Amino acid sequence: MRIVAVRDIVSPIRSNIANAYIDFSQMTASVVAIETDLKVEGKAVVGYGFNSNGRYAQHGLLNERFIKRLTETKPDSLLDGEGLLDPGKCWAAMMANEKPGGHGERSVAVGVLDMALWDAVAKAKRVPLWKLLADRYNGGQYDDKAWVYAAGGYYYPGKDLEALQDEMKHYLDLGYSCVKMKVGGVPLAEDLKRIGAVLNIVGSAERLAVDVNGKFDLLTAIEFGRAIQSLGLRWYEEPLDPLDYLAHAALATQYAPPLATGENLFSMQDARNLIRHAGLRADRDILQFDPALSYGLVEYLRTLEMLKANGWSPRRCVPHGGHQFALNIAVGLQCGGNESYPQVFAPFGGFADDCPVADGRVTLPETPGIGFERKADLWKVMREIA
Ligand SMILES: O=C([O-])CC(=O)C(=O)O
Ligand SMILES: [Mg+2]
Repeated sequence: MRIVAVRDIVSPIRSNIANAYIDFSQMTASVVAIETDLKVEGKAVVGYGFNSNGRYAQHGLLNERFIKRLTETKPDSLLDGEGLLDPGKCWAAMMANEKPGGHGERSVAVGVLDMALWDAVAKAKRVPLWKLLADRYNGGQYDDKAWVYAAGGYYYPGKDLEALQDEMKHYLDLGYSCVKMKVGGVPLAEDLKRIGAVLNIVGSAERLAVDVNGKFDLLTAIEFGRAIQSLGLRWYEEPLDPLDYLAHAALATQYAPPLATGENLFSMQDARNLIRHAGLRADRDILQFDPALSYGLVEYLRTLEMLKANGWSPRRCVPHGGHQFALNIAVGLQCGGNESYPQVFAPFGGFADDCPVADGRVTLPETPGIGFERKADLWKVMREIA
């Protein structure tokens, strides 16, 4: 199995939504296709990948460094014992001459390629990625379904409480039982009204999480935490700057219910610092490292190992990004579930068209690879690259 070409495009995912920290008016994503010479049922195997929202397309880094290294490395040295591409060896080739630390956005570029490599390898083995992962790394064990929640509740111009409630009703109608909304972008009193309006729709506070996107300083995070503490919300997400571990540790002494964070930590080492220094609690807090943004699954496997060594179960992990890659990982490695974006970040958010959500859970298709071919809007974009 050899790589014959790697192509990338920059795909716009702009919209008029905003969280407390950024708007998405200029958002883009990289999409890549890795073409190989291996034929399955007469057709060349092609693996696809993309980066999730929140970080921009990585055309420059991909072409100047990572695609170049991948395609200029001796092809045989990238293979496993079966003669298939070995994502671990590809990872090492891509990361040659990269210093440790300062992960920046190269982790996004590598993550996009890593996703495509895993898609290609699973297709070469003619199995869905979740099954490949269960067999290789999880003693053959996998979950039949993944718990998923609908992330939305963004701010956008003219959106009133009724529009927010309609959005949440729509998620419940789609089969979700838990939703997430943005907070921290308006004064506390206004956010409390928004939270109350959504609670009226979802019924129980356990079915609602709130996301600050790293906007608060410690005192504001504590004040907001005091205001929501007694509600019993599912989790309080990214209240603080993602790299300020000491502030998290301080907040954890003041806010007892579940905290969630990690979507902006892009390496095993950053995740380890969070576990070591942020005072998070392995019995309740949620870790949201997104494999598509953080050097891919090769690195995510290292992160899961690190978590186990520190007494954290993979069940505490619910990745950011709402993509099929993390959904396969959640099922095949038995994590806690996955995010979903039923209404934003199309066509990259959402899962296979013929696997609807029911009771807040989703099954995965048996299609070889990650399953992009079963999601029509996304497949339309990918098909045109290779
Ligand atoms: O609004 C964003 O940047 C996305 C986000 O935080 C999430 O999905 O948790
Ligand atoms: Mg978030």
